[in-house]
Amino acid sequence: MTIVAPRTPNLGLRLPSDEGVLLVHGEDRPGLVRAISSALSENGANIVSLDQHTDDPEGGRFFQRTVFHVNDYAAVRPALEESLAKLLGKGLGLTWTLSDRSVPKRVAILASTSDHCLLDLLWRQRRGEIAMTVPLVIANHTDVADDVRSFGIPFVHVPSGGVDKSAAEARIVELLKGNVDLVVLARYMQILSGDFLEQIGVPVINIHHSFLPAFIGAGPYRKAKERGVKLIGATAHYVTQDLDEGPIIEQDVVRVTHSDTAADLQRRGADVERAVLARAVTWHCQDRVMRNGRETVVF
Ligand SMILES: Nc1nc2c(c(=O)[nH]1)N[C@@H](CN(C=O)c1ccc(C(=O)N[C@@H](CCC(=O)O)C(=O)O)cc1)CN2
Repeated sequence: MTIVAPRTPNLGLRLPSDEGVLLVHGEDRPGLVRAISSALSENGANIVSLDQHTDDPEGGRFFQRTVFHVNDYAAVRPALEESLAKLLGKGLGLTWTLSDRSVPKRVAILASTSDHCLLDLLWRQRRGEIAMTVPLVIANHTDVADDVRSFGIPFVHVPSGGVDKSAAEARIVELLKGNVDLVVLARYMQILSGDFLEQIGVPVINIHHSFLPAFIGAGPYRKAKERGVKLIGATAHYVTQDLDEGPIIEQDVVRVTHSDTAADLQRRGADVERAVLARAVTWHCQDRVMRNGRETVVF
């Protein structure tokens, strides 16, 4: 008798139609909320939700996320963009981006040998929990190839190339440039060059397996055991040239005890890594995260 394992129920990604997200940031001053609201309403857009933050009421930086509904958004969008460019860009010197909530983000995932964070993201995507598509997975080892392909997702093996990583990075840029909106490092264990980050041209999110700023770099669970910590954690952050120093998006921790070995820490930490990375990627794909220097604003 053939037992067919039930597929993971696909909750179905429900992406709202005719809804957009407007992200605005810049030098704070009175009247910005009104100006943004006017620009939207003058183009027939109805505000669904609005979150705003100023990092210094006496003259800091202004951040706002506005979700709006407008009939036939695709047709209205060019005029709305022209209006926003005139008012927000030229007029007020603000930086803004407009997105369409019906269009999932294209997310490439890079991995090495660990599968827990990678497969967790693929599983959540298949269930419709994250507003993203995954056009391909790239890894510098082949351990995860079969699992990735079982999701119907292309897998490309790009060996790291040892000391000179430039050829490997060039291959990854060739595969990704212009084809993705976000790159996620799901325990990808290669340090990326500044040139790569510049060429790829989209945000890169990494999951570091420690509660940063503790234990930057390789082997954080070994370092944590040696230090005798009572908490271990995971940190999802945007990737910059400076290793594990990028703006933090999400973190979490779990208690450990003297009886936990380094292997126990790694096993228990894996659950935290998966949850933290999933939240960070979900929020980024919902356009909830804005960078403010070395930190992030998460609406
Ligand atoms: N430019 C950046 N690249 C990467 C970052 C980052 O923040 N900025 N995060 C790392 C992920 N990471 C920890 O989370 C990490 C990965 C790899 C290493 C490391 O020492 N790698 C060695 C090779 C190790 C191996 O081959 O197994 C190396 O690259 O020489 C430290 C930390 C991902 N990249």
